[in-house]
Amino acid sequence: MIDVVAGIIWKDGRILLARRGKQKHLAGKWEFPGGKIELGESAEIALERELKEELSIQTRTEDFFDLNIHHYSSVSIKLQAYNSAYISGEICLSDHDKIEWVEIQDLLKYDFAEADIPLVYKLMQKFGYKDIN
Ligand SMILES: Nc1nc2c([nH]c(=O)n2[C@H]2C[C@H](O)[C@@H](COP(=O)(O)OP(=O)(O)OP(=O)(O)O)O2)c(=O)[nH]1
Repeated sequence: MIDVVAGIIWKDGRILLARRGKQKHLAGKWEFPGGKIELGESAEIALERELKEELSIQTRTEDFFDLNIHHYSSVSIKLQAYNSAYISGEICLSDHDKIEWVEIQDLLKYDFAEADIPLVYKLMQKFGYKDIN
């Protein structure tokens, strides 16, 4: 089981989604950016580090949102999602090939990594989009 942290990064009422690049596991799938937590590292610090490394942005990890354990055929992951505030920096892509700032009601238009789907539904429900299935 690998520990992964992902950021629900907010700016101006929209959330940052990123599409995994061609050489990555789950290439082409959309995700909340983040990465693997290193040994001895807190989830909060890991998230800020990964977002700086992968997107070149400074963020501040805020509250824990939810976690989901998911078993892919090749690996099992424990995905922890945190709300995160965008602070500064121009996004510069390295591991992803596309990003979008998305409104909550548009989240289901994106082909998410499977582990993210329960988190997406929970997020939509939290903001009042209750009639989704
Ligand atoms: N970052 C991130 N990874 C996710 C999400 N959903 C999901 O299934 N994953 C999976 C994909 C990968 O198998 C694993 C995280 O790997 P990663 O490739 O983002 O992490 P990393 O940058 O630390 O890894 P590496 O390529 O440097 O080895 O979790 C998500 O929303 N965000």
